Amino acid sequence: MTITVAVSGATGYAGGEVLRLLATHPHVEVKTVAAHSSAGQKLGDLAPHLRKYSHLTIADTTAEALAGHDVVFLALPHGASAEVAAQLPEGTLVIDAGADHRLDDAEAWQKFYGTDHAGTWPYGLPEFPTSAGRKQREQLQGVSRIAVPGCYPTSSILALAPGFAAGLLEPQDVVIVAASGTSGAGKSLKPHLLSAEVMGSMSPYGVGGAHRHTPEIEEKLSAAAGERVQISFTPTLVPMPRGILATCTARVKPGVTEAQLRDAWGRAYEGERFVHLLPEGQWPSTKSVQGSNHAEMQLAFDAHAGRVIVTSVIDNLTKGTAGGAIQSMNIALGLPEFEGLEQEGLAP
Ligand SMILES: NC(=O)C1=CN([C@@H]2O[C@H](COP(=O)(O)OP(=O)(O)OC[C@H]3O[C@@H](n4cnc5c(N)ncnc54)[C@H](OP(=O)(O)O)[C@@H]3O)[C@@H](O)[C@H]2O)C=CC1
Ligand SMILES: CC(=O)N[C@@H](CCC(=O)OP(=O)(O)O)C(=O)O
Repeated sequence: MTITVAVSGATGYAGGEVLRLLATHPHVEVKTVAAHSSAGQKLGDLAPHLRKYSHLTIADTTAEALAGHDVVFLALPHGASAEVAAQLPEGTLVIDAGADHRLDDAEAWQKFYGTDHAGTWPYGLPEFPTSAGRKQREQLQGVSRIAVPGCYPTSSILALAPGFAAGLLEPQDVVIVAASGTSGAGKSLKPHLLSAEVMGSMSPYGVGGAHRHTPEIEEKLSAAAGERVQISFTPTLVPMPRGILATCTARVKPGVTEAQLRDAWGRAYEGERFVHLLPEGQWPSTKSVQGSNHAEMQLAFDAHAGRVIVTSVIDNLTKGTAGGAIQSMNIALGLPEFEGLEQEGLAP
């Protein structure tokens, strides 16, 4: 079986990562790469590491250019994907790496993105424990539209959802502080991302509930908890190209023990190929998941503060975007989940 694919946003960080992973997918043939300002150039001139696709000429992103493929990946700036996606046939599997179709709540969309809400698609986070014993992958089988989560939400939701799904955590007073590598911001020039600003330094941004991933994390954790979860989320920038380390803490319900916590997380991810609770005493680091579709986490019970602390790591471009997108594609099409995703992380 050969699945024909178009990747739009192919010259960006997320689209480039989709192509890097698809190059090893046994059932995929990439027929079209598309973007915008770089249309007309050869992909190899802009992304020389993508040797398999270097001969492809970049098309402009139009419904015509993307039509006629089994699967279309959209890795475009926020707001750019909804219009083109709406023109693609129902029979095409469309996977949006951007935010346009992630949120259920149209008001929250309007508040954080400032435009009209384009609608909600199934959320591409297969291992998300939506409630005790259920996983989001059940919602992805056979679908034709998938919204890939943001990178901070991927690491934060995976870190906390087991405790909410098992009813062990208080829904208020959840605190998430996450550090991201700079590729999370995309390839376009931004003054706060000049190397002189970033190298050898670490700084927060989007502080005070202002970051647009706040409603995304709250919505999905609320779905797992079956009640409204409120979070305080602070992102920080660290001088590395890739990776997210999210430290997530929540108050535990009265009487909850450390053994119950370990058991809930252990059961949630038991048998998962890409999401791992590390053995007790091992703490995760971003390097070991770099370039891979794995998420790793560890938890501790701080009895003094009455809180669970979960630290999780992902590669923002792999599990946090392109890997999650391809894993979701595999599920939607009935392929083995791991195809194209067998890369291990790095060491040292
Ligand atoms: N970077 C990350 O870690 C993550 C990114 N995402 C999401 O993925 C999407 C892409 O992000 P990222 O790769 O970082 O961004 P980049 O800025 O690196 O790339 C953007 C891509 O979109 C193309 N593009 C820009 N404007 C338009 C337009 N109007 N119409 C069509 N194509 C356009 C660009 O093409 P050209 O250069 O030819 O103009 C380029 O290929 C975003 O929605 C982002 O939020 C999600 C999770 C993580
Ligand atoms: C370091 C950095 O700037 N990260 C990005 C998040 C990247 C991501 O997940 O993207 P989307 O939700 O935009 O798809 C940010 O904070 O805006």
